[in-house]
Amino acid sequence: MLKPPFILAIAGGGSTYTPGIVKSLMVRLEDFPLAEIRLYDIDSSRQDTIAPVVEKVIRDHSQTITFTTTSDPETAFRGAHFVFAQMRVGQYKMREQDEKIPLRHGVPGQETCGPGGLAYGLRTILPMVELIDLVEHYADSNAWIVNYSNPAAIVAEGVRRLRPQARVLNICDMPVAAMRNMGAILGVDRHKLEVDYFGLNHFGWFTRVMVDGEDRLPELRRHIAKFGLLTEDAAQTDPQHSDPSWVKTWRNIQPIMEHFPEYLPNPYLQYYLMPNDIVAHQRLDYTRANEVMDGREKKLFAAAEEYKRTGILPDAFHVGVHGAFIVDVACSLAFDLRQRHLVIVENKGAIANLPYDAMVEVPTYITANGPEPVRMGAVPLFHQTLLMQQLASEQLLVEATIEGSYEKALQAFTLNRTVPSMQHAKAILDEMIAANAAYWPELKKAWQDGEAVK
Ligand SMILES: NC(=O)c1ccc[n+]([C@@H]2O[C@H](COP(=O)([O-])OP(=O)(O)OC[C@H]3O[C@@H](n4cnc5c(N)ncnc54)[C@H](O)[C@@H]3O)[C@@H](O)[C@H]2O)c1
Ligand SMILES: O=P(O)(O)OC[C@H]1O[C@H](O[C@H]2[C@H](O)[C@@H](O)[C@@H](O)O[C@@H]2CO)[C@H](O)[C@@H](O)[C@@H]1O
Ligand SMILES: [Mn+2]
Repeated sequence: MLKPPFILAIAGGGSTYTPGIVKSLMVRLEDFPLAEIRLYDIDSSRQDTIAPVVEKVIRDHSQTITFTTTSDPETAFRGAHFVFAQMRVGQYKMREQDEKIPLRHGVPGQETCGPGGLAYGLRTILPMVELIDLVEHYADSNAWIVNYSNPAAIVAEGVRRLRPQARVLNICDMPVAAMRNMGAILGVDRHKLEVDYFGLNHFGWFTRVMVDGEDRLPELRRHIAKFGLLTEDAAQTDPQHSDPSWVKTWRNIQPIMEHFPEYLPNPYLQYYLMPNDIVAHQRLDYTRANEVMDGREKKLFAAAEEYKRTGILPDAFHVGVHGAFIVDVACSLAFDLRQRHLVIVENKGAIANLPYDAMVEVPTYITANGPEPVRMGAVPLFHQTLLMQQLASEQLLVEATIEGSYEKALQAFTLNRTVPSMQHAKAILDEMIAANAAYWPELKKAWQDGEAVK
């Protein structure tokens, strides 16, 4: 087992989430003792802008933790016990392209869903593998990488194919954010909820919401029928979620459950089940990337500037379930706590009628050796079919990345439920190839004019 106090490296140190995660670590130092925090980023100027804020958060709680910022992998990972990964390959400028290119073709523009998610996957799989290799080379041989880097479903599948033995745990804060909202609606602390859930990342359903042995899903259904998965004070629980796009996302649980009331969907199913409505409400000139750059990012940079000028750190970053969840997961890995958390894991029969090796999102018990999935049984035909189509789209995207195959990328885009036709898929893919020239592996055509390319 890994011995505390731990050396933790954060890859994507310049992320807007870094101060919030570090704050979560600081309030949990007794549970997760730390000797060092190292920020690692390929964009040292972005990381250096944020670093003084992070250092201040640390120093408000500890004078002994060593703090380092670096773009050198050896300095970052030498002897590390944990690496939290939160890289955005291509940064917000490429997120903007991921959202705007599909939207120009009448297809939802989103960070991790639809063509945007596939494009982000093509950018991220190989850098993620590179990170794994660096960590394996320099870090403690039992080190864990806990990965938030999106698109988590595709990254998880890429890692399973390319580095099957790696100690990487892929996680997403969306289920726990949904549970926070459920708890607020039910008047119960989210930690008191025990949920059953099946699916892929950003593509799944809650089937039971247990509190003290009672399933409270019927009560949630009644609330959702009026308000969606949102309380009136949601903006206070998570300021980010007062942004119009997030309010709409949580409210859209209502129409989905109006049609399919049995299970409570992951909010991102809105992009697959009601793409026309999404497109009608998205703006070509101002997508979520713009909202984030003008909101979360701007606020953090302004706070860093003010701190530099005045020595006073404004309350400018969000400490919510995002930071709390990654620390919970790390504690369970570090001390073999066997806590029950929803994470992304190889299926191994947990969802009986999905492939054994699919990377699914289900409840797991997190041990020092990784997550043990809980059996969710067989899922209904409707959900199984939706899942199989999405899984195929994501798996083909991974194969396209590994093989450099244009045809497989086109198949991945065509199979995605957000994309209405092969012509849409091709037009979007071709524009994305041009936009991602600096990031994607080269995609070669095996066939041209009906003939195999020699
Ligand atoms: N899994 C989840 O549920 C979840 C939740 C929230 C955010 N995220 C993800 O967390 C990441 C960070 O989000 P953000 O909005 O703060 O982005 P951000 O752009 O503010 O930060 C990401 C950082 O990653 C750095 N980076 C890019 N490529 C890198 C590489 N190869 N090695 C090291 N660093 C690299 C960038 O320079 C940037 O500083 C994104 O991938 C986002 O999608 C995931
Ligand atoms: O549009 P963004 O950058 O604000 O968010 C995209 C991410 O959305 C989800 O994470 C939410 C989470 O649900 C919420 O509770 C809070 O912690 O904020 C997060 C960021 O908004 C999703 O799970 C991520 O994968 C997305 O990257
Ligand atoms: Mn997520």
